[in-house]
Amino acid sequence: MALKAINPTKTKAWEKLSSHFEEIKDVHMVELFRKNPERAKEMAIEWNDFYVDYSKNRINKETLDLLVSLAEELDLQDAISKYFSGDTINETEGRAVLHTALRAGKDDEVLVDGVNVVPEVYQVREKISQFSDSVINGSRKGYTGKAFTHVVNIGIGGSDLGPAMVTEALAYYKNHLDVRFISNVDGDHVMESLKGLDPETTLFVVVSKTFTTQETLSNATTAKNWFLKTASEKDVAKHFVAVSTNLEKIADFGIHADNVFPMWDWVGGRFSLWSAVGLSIALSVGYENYAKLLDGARAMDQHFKETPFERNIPVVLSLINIWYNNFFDAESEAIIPYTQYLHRFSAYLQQGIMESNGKSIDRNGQRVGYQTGTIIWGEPGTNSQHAFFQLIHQGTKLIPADFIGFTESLHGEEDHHKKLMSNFFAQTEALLNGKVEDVVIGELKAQGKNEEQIKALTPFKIFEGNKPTNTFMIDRLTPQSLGALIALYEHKIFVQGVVWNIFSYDQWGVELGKQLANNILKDFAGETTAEHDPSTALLIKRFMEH
Ligand SMILES: O=P(O)(O)OC[C@H]1O[C@H](O)[C@H](O)[C@@H](O)[C@@H]1O
Repeated sequence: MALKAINPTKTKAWEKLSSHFEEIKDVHMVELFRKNPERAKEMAIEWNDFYVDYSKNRINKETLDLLVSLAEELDLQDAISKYFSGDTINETEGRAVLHTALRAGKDDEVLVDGVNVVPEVYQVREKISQFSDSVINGSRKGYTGKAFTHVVNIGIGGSDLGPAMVTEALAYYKNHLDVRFISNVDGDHVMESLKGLDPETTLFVVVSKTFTTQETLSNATTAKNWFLKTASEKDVAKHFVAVSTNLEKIADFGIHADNVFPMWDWVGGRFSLWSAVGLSIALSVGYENYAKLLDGARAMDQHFKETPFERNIPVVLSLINIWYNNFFDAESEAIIPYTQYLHRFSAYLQQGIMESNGKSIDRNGQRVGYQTGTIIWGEPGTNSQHAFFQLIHQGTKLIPADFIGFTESLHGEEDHHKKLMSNFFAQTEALLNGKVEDVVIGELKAQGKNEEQIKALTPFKIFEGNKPTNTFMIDRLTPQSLGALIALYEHKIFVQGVVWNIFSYDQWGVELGKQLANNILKDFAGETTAEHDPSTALLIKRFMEH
């Protein structure tokens, strides 16, 4: 059954939120904390090893109640049960959306067209386990009988970002294999990545859900040609494996059927790291850690499915963000992890969130009259503090930010960790409180500035504060906590798509550029078929004349 298609702005809750917004929009959070001494405790959710503080937001209890009633009026509960039970909620592509089935328990049942898919999922998991074990322990060998030392993942979009982000995030848990990622069709990227590799000890994992993606097929062909400079065609079977739904195309490429890891069309590319797309993760950190990643995600799935909305982390965070996006007109969200291990996390979420909710047609096929998907960006703290935090603190835009920190560091460098975390807390504190005029003047006086200097400098040194943040405090960066964190954002995407009445699981917006690029390739080959605008035509001409 389809998701209900209700315009959120026509609900009673939206109307109430609109008038509530007029009352609260200029209230400073400092005032909200002053009025309610229990606020910090009341606006926090403790779950497993997560503590999520959302008290530093421009909301009060009434805001949250109204946002929850918006979710209820839009029948979010019904949508959640359709999401988990395999309904065709990706309507424009006629598919179910079941990345959650990839991390289901062995005895769970998830039906797609009447067939329980969990046993198939576990068959593939078994294959991933055996394969990764044999590569890691060296029993599987390359064409000259040597164990593998390097793995090259060739994929793009969801077939790259998820595994690349997770292998970086779990670098602490990794084994001796050097795992690299080739994504861009840029030949310089390919050649740079192949540099220094030995074909005898390099394993290529070609990942493409469709196995039609230009970048991946070109890069895999280049890698194969590079390999064939020293090896022969029959050796390809030992060094190339593929992950895809398109078994026919894999065979055309010359990859042996035994080396194919299947996936399913009910797994969206940007949600696919839980499938065999995560093979490079299992190779990098071992199957056991890979399974723990999935366990962590499953735990978050249960929390999301079973917890009342007002205590439900993905629901609360989604709704608060809708509040900023649709009432405060905030356009972006910053994701700031305080661990270098998560340095690819916001890049990963850019695809997840922006490809999912960057839509302007609602589920009735009408243009929406309100804002949908946010712009996602971010870098790890403390680096980002020294780069773009100026704009968050004193710029003209409202930028809600998620701060993700860990109580323990992995290497146990206590002194570093205290410095890191002091920055973590200090930033959200500064964003909340700001710095008022009196304090600025006091500081300038203490520095010995004269009256005139104080007058001139004061406006520049004031911080308004009242900048919203969510603080995630997680015990430790483990495969489980990472799995839960990723699943949290996946569910946030889902909730927002439901509320905005859009289809979150297709991505038609990436097609046009692909089509035009193919036309331009024909121009390069002298088989011009397409007309170009004058600017593009001139640029192409200059390129071709070079
Ligand atoms: O895995 P593939 O079929 O090669 O697709 C790779 C990527 O390409 C597309 O352009 C989509 O927008 C992405 O969602 C997808 O992850």
